Amino acid sequence: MPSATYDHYPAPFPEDAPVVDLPKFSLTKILQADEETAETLFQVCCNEGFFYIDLTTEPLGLKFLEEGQGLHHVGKESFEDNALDVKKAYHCAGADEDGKAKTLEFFSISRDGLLLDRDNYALPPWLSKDEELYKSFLKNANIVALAMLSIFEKKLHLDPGALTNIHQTKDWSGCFLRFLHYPAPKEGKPLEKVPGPAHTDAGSITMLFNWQGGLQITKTGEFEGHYYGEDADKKTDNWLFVKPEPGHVIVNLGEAISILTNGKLKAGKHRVVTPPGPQGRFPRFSVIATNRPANDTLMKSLKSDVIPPETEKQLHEEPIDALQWSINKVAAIVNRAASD
Ligand SMILES: O=C(O)CCC(=O)C(=O)O
Ligand SMILES: [Fe+2]
Repeated sequence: MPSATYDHYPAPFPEDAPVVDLPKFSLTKILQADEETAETLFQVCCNEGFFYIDLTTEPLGLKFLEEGQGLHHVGKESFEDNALDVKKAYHCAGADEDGKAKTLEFFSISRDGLLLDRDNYALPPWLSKDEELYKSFLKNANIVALAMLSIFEKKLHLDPGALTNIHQTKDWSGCFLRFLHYPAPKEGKPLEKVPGPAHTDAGSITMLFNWQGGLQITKTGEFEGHYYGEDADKKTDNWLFVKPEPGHVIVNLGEAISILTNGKLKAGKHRVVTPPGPQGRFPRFSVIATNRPANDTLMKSLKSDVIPPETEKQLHEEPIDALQWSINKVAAIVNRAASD
C-alpha cells in the first residue's frame, strides 16, 4: 500500500521531538459528510485550522496519495538535476548563483494553465512529461476540498453552493501545485534562520505532502489578519512539529476562507524549520496543492446567523475581487521580504 511518508524515509522521525496532536479524519467520512466527522472537522477549522486526512480509506484517496508520491520524485529530480539557467527559465525562486539553494527553492504549476489555458501554457520538457499526473493530482485535491467546503456550507448555515460554487476547476482561480526543496544544512546543524518563515496561506484550503518533519504550528497562534515573516513569529509562540503520518495528507485553511467567513474559520499559522534529529541531515522535499476562490469572488464576508456580522468599518469598505486581493498579498510579501 502506498504511504505518504514512505515510513521512516529517509530516516526516522525522532521520538522525542515535540509534536502537535492533530485530529485525523477519514476521507470516506468526509466524502459521506458523516455527521460526527462534519461536526469535529468544523470545530477544528474554527480553531487551529490544521488536521490530517487519512487517504487510505478510499480508492480516490489512494490515487491522490500515489500521485503525491509521484510528485515527490518529480520535485526531487527537478531540483537536483537542473542547472540554474533551467530553473530560472521556469521561475524557480530561491536558487543561488551556483544553481543551488541555501535555504529554500520552489516552483509552481498553474491549475488554470493546465486545465483552462493549455494552448498558451508551456511547461518545459523536464516537466511536461508528467502533465497528466499534475492534472489528476489537482483535480483530486479539488474533489477533496469541495467535500469539505460542502460540510462548511451546512455548518455555517449558508446556501448550498455558497462556497463550493466559487471553488470549481472550471473557473480561473490562481490555484497551483507547488514543489519545494529545503536543502540539508551544510554543517549538519539545524539552520538558525527559519527557512520557511511563519505565515498563513493565501488560499482557502492547502493540502501538503511531505516525507520529513520540519512543518511546525503553534497552538497559541490566533489568526490576526495577514501573516508573513518574522513579525508573525511571536516570542510567546510555542512551535510544535506536525509529524508526517503514513497514508495521510496534512490540510490547513488559509486566509481566503477566513475572510469569506469573517474569521469564523481560521487560517492555520505555520512555518518550516530544519527537520528534527537524523532527518535534518537530508534535503527536504514537499508538494502542496492549493484551492483558492475563483478570481471574480468578492473578498468579503458571506452572511449567515453563524458568521460574525461585519463591523461598521467592514460595511463601508469597497470589496476587491480575489484576483486583486492575491496580487496585493504577493506585493505585500515581496515588500516585506525586501525590508527584512
Ligand atoms: O514545505 C512545507 O512543508 C510547507 C510549505 C508552505 O507552507 C507553503 O508553501 O505555503
Ligand atoms: Fe504555507
